Amino acid sequence: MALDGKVAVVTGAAMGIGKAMTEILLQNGAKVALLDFNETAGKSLLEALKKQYGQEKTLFLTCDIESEEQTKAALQTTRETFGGIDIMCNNAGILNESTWEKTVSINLMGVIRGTYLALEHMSKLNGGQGGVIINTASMAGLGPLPSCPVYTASKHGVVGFTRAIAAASSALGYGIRINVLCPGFVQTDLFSNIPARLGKFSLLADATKKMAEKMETLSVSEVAECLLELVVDEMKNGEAFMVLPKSKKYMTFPVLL
Ligand SMILES: NC(=O)C1=CN([C@@H]2O[C@H](COP(=O)(O)OP(=O)(O)OC[C@H]3O[C@@H](n4cnc5c(N)ncnc54)[C@H](O)[C@@H]3O)[C@@H](O)[C@H]2O)C=CC1
Ligand SMILES: CCCCC/C=C\C=C\C(=O)C/C=C\C/C=C\CCCC(=O)O
Repeated sequence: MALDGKVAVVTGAAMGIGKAMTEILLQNGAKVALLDFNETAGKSLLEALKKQYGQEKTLFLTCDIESEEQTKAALQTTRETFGGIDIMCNNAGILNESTWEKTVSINLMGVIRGTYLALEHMSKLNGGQGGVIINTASMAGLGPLPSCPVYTASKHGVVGFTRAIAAASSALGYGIRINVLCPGFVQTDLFSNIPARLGKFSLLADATKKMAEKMETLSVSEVAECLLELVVDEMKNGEAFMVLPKSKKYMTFPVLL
């Protein structure tokens, strides 16, 4: 898919990986609606992006993806402003093993909500133009991160949901490719200040830190490059793309049928 003139939505766009996704989409000619519940960071980023890419290329919408009403309204406003939605990046996520229900609600339910609401605008069965949806999981969606069992569960959920909805999209003719990104450790706020968010698993913080040192960390722009690959490559549907500092790999899974 060529990005010039296409319309993208990025959740969790104000900081970290979402910010880098927003930037790479803009650099390649897309218009981007930035959704985030951090209004201060979102508006400040919007101001900078408007200076760099022009007034008409971006939009910031305060949106908590836990809220069906806010997410629905944000996608509607994006469509009314830019004329449609071609690319949906369900990226917002948290890591907090103490408030574990919220971790599931944002990381898994938020991705499902964002996908279903985007399909209403994008699916060819609803008169949409088709397009591509990219969900952000983690390498913890492919294997266990012992200090973060609920985060791990939420990310395994994102991988499973994405692969199944991608197969459904293909079988039902939605005209939408749906893929999932699975990065290792990335230098962002989520990665820093972690021990306080591990709850009863804080004793495993040192072991996790050692794991991160051994695996080495990614920059946000390395992850954004992989997002771009999944967006532009028309052959990619239902893929789980593992991203590590020295290797990238499309995962293979057991064939069940
Ligand atoms: N940093 C890392 O090591 C890795 C992160 N990931 C995933 O990447 C995604 C982005 O994470 P980072 O950029 O690292 O985190 P971050 O904390 O730097 O940025 C997350 C952004 O999402 C927003 N956000 C959080 N909850 C939200 C909600 N309910 N509604 C709207 N916006 C919300 C925050 O305000 C923030 O702007 C997450 O899904 C995370 O699980 C995956 C692998 C590794
Ligand atoms: C296959 C094994 C799973 C490996 C998971 C790898 C990376 C996942 C990263 C994330 O999704 C989230 C980022 C941080 C994890 C949590 C703790 C890091 C603690 C670092 C520290 O204490 O300094």
